[in-house]
Amino acid sequence: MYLKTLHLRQFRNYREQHIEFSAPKTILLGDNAQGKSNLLEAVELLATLRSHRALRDRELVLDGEPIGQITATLERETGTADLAIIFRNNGRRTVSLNGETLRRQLDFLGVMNAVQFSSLDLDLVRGGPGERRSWLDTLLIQLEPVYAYILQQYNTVLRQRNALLKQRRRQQEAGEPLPELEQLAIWDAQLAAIGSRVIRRRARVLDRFGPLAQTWHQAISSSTEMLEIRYAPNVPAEQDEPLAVQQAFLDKLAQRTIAEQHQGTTLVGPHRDEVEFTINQTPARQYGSQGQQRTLVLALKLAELKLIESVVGEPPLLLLDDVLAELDLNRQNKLLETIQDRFQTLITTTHLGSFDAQWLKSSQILTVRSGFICGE
Ligand SMILES: Nc1ncnc2c1ncn2[C@@H]1O[C@H](COP(=O)(O)OP(=O)(O)OP(=O)(O)O)[C@@H](O)[C@H]1O
Repeated sequence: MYLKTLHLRQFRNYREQHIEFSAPKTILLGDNAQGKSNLLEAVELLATLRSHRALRDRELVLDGEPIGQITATLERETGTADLAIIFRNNGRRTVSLNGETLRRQLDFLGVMNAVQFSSLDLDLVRGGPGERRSWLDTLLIQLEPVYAYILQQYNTVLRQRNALLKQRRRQQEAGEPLPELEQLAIWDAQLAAIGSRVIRRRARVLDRFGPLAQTWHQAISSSTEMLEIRYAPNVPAEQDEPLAVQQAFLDKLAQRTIAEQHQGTTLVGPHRDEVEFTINQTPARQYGSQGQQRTLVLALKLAELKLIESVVGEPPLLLLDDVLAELDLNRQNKLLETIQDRFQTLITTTHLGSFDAQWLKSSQILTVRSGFICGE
């Protein structure tokens, strides 16, 4: 797939900017805090409706304005698609496809695919389990857009169940009589039903993803380092069978009833899952240097590209936010060999020094300065 044009209106620090992409590789050149990452974020939003940087839509809208907008034209093998997202300070979004407003955001997902790689991705190795869950969820949404809906449902039920547990704890502390457990049992059933869909999908995608990442990791590290990715669900999912996973979920909820009532929060479910990366059987977090951790993250990103390509049937875009210069030559070459001209790539950098001359020749170079972009 190929992103032909991108138009940003009152998005982040862009008031009004139109960009035409004229080569498979685009280098966005500029000093810090000029708007390079903001542009990649716009593309990430078009692909996933999620931003790995913004907590609220208010942050995405140009300061002082009520709404912001991203529009884009994407070429796919199946035809051209016009995409648009409107963000509002109050958090309400409108998405449209080919000029038609979509009732379900779900129908927007899956039109465009992108893999994002920034220095923040090192947190995949070094950070907490939440980082890895969020990474896995973003990947799943692109492979299977309905997952976005499942996840949203799960989070809604989780919030409601937590509110009920909190209320019970308050009543208990105040010495008030506690309502019957029936209401909680209804939430338990829903949590287990939806939660098991989350768990099974996460398990399945990691089954496919693991071997791909392992192969890439071996190729990049050119050594005997063996990467293993293990899904460690909070509710054990030994078999990919809906009822079995649901039952395991309910059993664990029953075991943790007292602890949950005591803490006033849900302790069981995929919101507590972990994805473990180990290299030669040692947790990657404890394994060696930043360089080795970068190799791991690069292997993950290459595996994401390949998995999305094989599932979707077209190469996704690759967004490289300030990472190329951080990779040594060997790793850079591995990445560039893979990308070639097949994966449209947007790269941000503060200087062109670290780029291969051949690369520069075949790339479109855009300069970013305070929310304005000009070609060179
Ligand atoms: N909602 C907003 N309204 C106006 N300006 C914004 C908004 N959000 C972010 N900015 C501005 O955007 C700039 C940051 O841009 P960006 O994160 O894209 O930097 P960058 O060019 O990628 O540089 P770096 O290399 O530091 O990441 C900052 O000047 C910030 O003040």
